[in-house]
Amino acid sequence: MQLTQDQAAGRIMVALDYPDAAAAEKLLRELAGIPCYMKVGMQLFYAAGPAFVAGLKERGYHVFLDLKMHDIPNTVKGGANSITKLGVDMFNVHAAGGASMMQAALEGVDAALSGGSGVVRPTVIAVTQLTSTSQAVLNDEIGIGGSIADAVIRYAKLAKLAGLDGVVASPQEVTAVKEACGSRFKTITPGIRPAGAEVGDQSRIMTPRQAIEQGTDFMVIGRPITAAANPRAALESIIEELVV
Ligand SMILES: O=C(O)c1cc(=O)[nH]c(=O)n1[C@@H]1O[C@H](COP(=O)(O)O)[C@@H](O)[C@H]1O
Repeated sequence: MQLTQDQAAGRIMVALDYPDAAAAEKLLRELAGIPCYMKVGMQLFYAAGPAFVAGLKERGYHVFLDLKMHDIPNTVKGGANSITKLGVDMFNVHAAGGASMMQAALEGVDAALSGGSGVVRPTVIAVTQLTSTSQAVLNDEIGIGGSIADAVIRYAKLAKLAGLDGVVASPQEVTAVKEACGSRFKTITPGIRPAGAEVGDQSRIMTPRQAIEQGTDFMVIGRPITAAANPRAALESIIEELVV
């Protein structure tokens, strides 16, 4: 697959895992002009909230709001309704909440759109098995039998049945998810580590190049960029890895 630099940048979701808006703004200044997707997770959202998300949208970024909702259907419906009104491009729920919970998220989206707020329909995806979860943790700690891939595929099929647009999984499961749910069902893959990068708490990893070759739609990358001495150089080198 041959990507231009801008296409490659657009497939990268930078995880803005920072304690406050000032720290995240510093990174945004360093990455200015590179058309990446930006991911706001719970650390930054709980600190900087909707105003920070609005600021990203005003600057033209695509925004993935990663709050991983997992609650009773009625509560998730309300959460999805509020998130949709923020105008984000993508948000997620946990597939482990079940089909009715995922459908409730879509109902919350529909209700927000029918209110005439003028926002676009966000892509709604489900987290399958966290990329920090290893085979041993799944079987021995969480107590779910079978392989990680089996568990991911079960969740992916459930998400598709519920009407969602795709899943979060590791790049190692992209091929199996696409086979089970179709090529248009989106895969969003954290667990990305350039060769030699610190693995940290991730378990199921691949390099950016390997992930794109698996056919991932978007790759979520945090610390390999944000913890680098020169984040812009780190991101540019990942983009180069994707275009060759
Ligand atoms: O939903 C996510 O984005 C997510 C799901 C998952 O299974 N694993 C995972 O790492 N993430 C997020 O992806 C990002 C990965 O960050 P790094 O490990 O620093 O590259 C973090 O913001 C995580 O919250």
